[in-house]
Amino acid sequence: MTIMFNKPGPSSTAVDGTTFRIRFTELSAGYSGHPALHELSAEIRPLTTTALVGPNGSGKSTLLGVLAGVIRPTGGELHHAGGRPPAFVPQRGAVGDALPLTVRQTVEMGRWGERGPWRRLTRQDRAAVDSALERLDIADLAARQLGELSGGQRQRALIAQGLAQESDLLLLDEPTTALDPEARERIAALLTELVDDGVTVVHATHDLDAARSADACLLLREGRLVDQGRPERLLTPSTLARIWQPA
Ligand SMILES: Nc1ncnc2c1ncn2[C@@H]1O[C@H](COP(=O)(O)OP(=O)(O)OP(=O)(O)O)[C@@H](O)[C@H]1O
Repeated sequence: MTIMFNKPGPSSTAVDGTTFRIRFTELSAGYSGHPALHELSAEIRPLTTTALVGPNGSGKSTLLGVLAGVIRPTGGELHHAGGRPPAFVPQRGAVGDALPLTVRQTVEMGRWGERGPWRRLTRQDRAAVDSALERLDIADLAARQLGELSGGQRQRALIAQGLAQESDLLLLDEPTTALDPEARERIAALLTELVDDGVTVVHATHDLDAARSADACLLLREGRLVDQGRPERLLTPSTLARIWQPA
């Protein structure tokens, strides 16, 4: 198994000639000897949105975890071309409900990678936090305790924490789950805007509208990559029926 990170640099195809932000070849991963991903090969192009689509248990979260570097592959190759360490927004978030954290403090944790948990935030850190709060439309919730928010508000706080990291690679696990239709549309639009800002976005989703607005989809079933390409080609009723039908 090989994991490679090129030295940091711009991830745009036009600038450095790289045609991928992430490339993986025959990538396998699992939990305590139980395989969850079987020899997946694909490329994530820079400055695109990619949706990971598949039924429950098909391996979407595991693949995101491997791409984020929090799950170690058991085989294959994973290559990150340039860029900063990825910002990863997992499904439930690393922040427990019981912790007495405000929304702002939660988003500020996104700056710990730059600053460490104990150093004072700089003006630049605070600007990144303010911008993330505003982009997720939760600036008015900044002083509220995370534990007293609705599921959708909390989810937006965790996405804001990911944005505050200002990475060029954002990995999101079901970012639109628990959101109402208006918030869902807003997040889908935000993901597209982020690409214009120089970010490559990969998100796992059950929201087919969000998947349809992605540039590319990876279709997973039972830990295998069954197809990949443009959503309009992949997300047809017959393909979706094939993916979701019982084995
Ligand atoms: N922490 C874990 N320990 C053991 N097995 C796990 C763990 N997390 C996931 N799995 C198993 O790995 C497989 C892939 O799970 P994964 O969570 O990646 O799927 P998913 O496509 O993200 O599912 P969902 O849509 O329900 O979130 C499943 O068989 C699951 O039971």
